[in-house]
Amino acid sequence: MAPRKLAAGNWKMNGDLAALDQIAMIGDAGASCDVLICPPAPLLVPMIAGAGPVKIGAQDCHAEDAGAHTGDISAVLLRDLGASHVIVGHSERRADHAETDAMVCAKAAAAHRAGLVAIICLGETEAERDDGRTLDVIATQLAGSLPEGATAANSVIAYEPVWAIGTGRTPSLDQIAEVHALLRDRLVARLADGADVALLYGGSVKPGNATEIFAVPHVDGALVGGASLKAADFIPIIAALDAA
Ligand SMILES: O=C(CO)COP(=O)(O)O
Repeated sequence: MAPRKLAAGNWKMNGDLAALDQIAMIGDAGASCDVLICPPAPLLVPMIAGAGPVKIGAQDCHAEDAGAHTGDISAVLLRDLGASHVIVGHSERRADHAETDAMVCAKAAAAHRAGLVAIICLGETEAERDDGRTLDVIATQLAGSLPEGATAANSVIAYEPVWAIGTGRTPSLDQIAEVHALLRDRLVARLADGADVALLYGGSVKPGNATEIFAVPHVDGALVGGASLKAADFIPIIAALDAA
């Protein structure tokens, strides 16, 4: 087996009911790789209803299956609604909500219990890269964020350098290759099927740079923010992944 290719869109706190037609256009494009959109939570139900071949996922879940947690959403409910994936540990949640590796690990475990694929996000800050600590930071985040019981079927790892998100800046292809090789090594060492875990790159992926990024060894897809909001931008990225 090889990792399944995945083109994933993270809409963050963007999109509305009118954006449902973007999903239909993305579905109509007829990709052979897996295509996933993660809209804001209130859009999950109408999007799942109209998703066609596009998979729909959430941007976060709680670590517990149910309980007194006002405003939070359980992985169990997400699965019940028809979501297939949930992003955990995005750097915006690590920063805005002080999420630690241990919290991200607990959320990923909740996703697995519920039958969701957890997309576990990792990434260094610009200061960490400037200090030469990128590989240490990524290895530590992976070790702390990947729960027991993770497999290639229930887990995807997304490498998203914090300084590349929404900035139009991307690492060099060698820098992406170095981190993805480290992730692959660590996953193979830890999981029986670590060679088959899909590894996504995220951070300013656009139609213009997707082809070269997808040619990097151990890049099995992308987690796309801004360029996933419009089908006209996301469809060429999906096509680049199909062609890789
Ligand atoms: O954070 C991201 C996806 O989760 C990347 O966002 P951009 O593609 O907008 O840089």
